[in-house]
Amino acid sequence: MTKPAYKRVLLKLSGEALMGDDAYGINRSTIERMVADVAEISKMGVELAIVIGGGNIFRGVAPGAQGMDRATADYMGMLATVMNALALGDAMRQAGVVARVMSAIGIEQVVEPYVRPKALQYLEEGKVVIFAAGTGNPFFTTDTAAALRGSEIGAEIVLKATKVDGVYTADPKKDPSATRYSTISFDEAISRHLQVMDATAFALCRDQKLPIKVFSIVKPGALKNLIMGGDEGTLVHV
Ligand SMILES: Nc1ncnc2c1ncn2[C@@H]1O[C@H](COP(=O)(O)OP(=O)(O)O)[C@@H](O)[C@H]1O
Ligand SMILES: O=c1ccn([C@@H]2O[C@H](COP(=O)(O)OP(=O)(O)O)[C@@H](O)[C@H]2O)c(=O)[nH]1
Repeated sequence: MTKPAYKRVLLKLSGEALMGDDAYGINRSTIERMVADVAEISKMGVELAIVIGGGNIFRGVAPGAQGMDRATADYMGMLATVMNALALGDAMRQAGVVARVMSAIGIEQVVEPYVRPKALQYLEEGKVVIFAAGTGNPFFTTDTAAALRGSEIGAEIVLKATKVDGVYTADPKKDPSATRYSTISFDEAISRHLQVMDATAFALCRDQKLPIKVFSIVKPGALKNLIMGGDEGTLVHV
């Protein structure tokens, strides 16, 4: 068997993707499939940290948050990521994967706080670390949290698993003539205002020279293929 292309990765899982075909919340078969994919690569010895989103439950910029104080709405969004992280951690436990949830906001009775050396220790022990509550700050996204935590833990790459299979010339959901890039530089992604990730996340990864792979969360085997160095999704590079 060939060796994985990476030793340590940061996987960003979209909250919205956890809905599967449901209208909101967490779809059981979707989460189980994700966990099976994660279990497979964890067992190959790849050190894996996960940042989970919250868009399936609450988004600070959602219509439901209209009229709310933005920071309050964002804290609700962060709490939504904590719920997803707990669900993901438990699904991992059921699948025989040892996972630890760490939160960026203090909520000690529920999950342990994020402490960087502790997270590094878990990774070295082969445990999957799930980062909850994004960056812990309003006005940010979990994509930025992925860039931040990826930088902090010395990940070789940020893997953004999302509903589309890469970065397109325009939003493929709105423009059917959009074409997919196989690679694109951070500068180009930022200057073209490509919305697949927010500019803060792109800029942080660019400055830290941390590449990003955008790939499909729905395509079976995509995560394993790219971990093995296969051609998958779009590479965003310096
Ligand atoms: N240039 C683009 N290339 C790919 N996807 C894009 C682009 N512009 C906008 N999008 C949209 O961005 C979405 C992914 O970003 P986001 O909604 O933040 O996902 P996530 O929930 O995974 O964080 C895709 O579903 C896609 O419709
Ligand atoms: O560092 C962060 C991360 C998330 N959020 C809030 O949490 C919500 C859910 O996160 P996100 O939209 O990134 O989730 P995803 O797109 O992955 O479902 C966001 O809309 C924000 O309101 C925040 O305020 N700060």
